Amino acid sequence: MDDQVTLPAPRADWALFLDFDGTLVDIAAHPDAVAVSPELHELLRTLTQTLHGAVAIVSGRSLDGLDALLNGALPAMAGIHGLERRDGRGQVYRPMDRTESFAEARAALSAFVEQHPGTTLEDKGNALTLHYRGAPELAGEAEALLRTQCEALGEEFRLLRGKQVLELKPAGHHKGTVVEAFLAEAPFAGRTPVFLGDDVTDEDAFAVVNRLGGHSIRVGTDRPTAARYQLESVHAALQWLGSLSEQID
Ligand SMILES: O=P(O)(O)OC[C@H]1O[C@H](O[C@H]2O[C@H](CO)[C@@H](O)[C@H](O)[C@H]2O)[C@H](O)[C@@H](O)[C@@H]1O
Repeated sequence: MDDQVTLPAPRADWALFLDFDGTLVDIAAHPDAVAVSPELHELLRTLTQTLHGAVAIVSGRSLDGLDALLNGALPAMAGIHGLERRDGRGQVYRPMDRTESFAEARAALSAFVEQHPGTTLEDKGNALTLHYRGAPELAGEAEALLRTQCEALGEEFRLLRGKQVLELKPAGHHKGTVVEAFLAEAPFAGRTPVFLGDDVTDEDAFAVVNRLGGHSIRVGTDRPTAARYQLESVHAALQWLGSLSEQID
């Protein structure tokens, strides 16, 4: 992994894919507590202009959750770790609604959260997310619960781990598959993919971008990664992104 000094020289033919939490905004105590500044909205608009629309957010949050935070600043976005996607023209792609499949897991997780202060359930409909940032000592118990629920759901579902968070979602889509879906169509097709992310679920996208000859950039330096470059922090990522348009013009 190279360091920040040797980040790739920005080019007008890039397709830029950006993770959200831990990449564009600092991690906060609660999902609703992240600070999204007007400057971030402006940055996303400027990058989208510079790269002729080839900018997408690729997040674990839902599309609705992202829109609420970003005021629709970007048309192209992927939510729930690649499960749902909105393309550059605003067309939304969602797989079959599995909300009902989660009924039992939803009840079990709700009961857990009620009994364990400091934990939160984020219900995304097609995925269930259990946060334990407010009670990190419950990591083991939470993991055991989610494992049991995932086994009960069967092979069509997966358990994902993130930053003090565990998530149940349908299998078959991840951040790598959704980057490939964007790259198959305008305005992303034919461009060099560049992915910025911080979390374990971003590793799927790093692997795809590396295979396609693009640039993978990890935000954070605290664990091994397949990313070829690194930026130290959200602050460093925002500074670098802020300099791209000037460097490309
Ligand atoms: O793929 P991302 O955009 O990085 O989304 C991953 C998860 O991010 C959110 O949870 C994380 O950020 C929260 C706010 O800073 C923090 O409280 C939590 O501990 C982190 O795990 C989001 O709430 C999840 O839905 C996303 O899957």
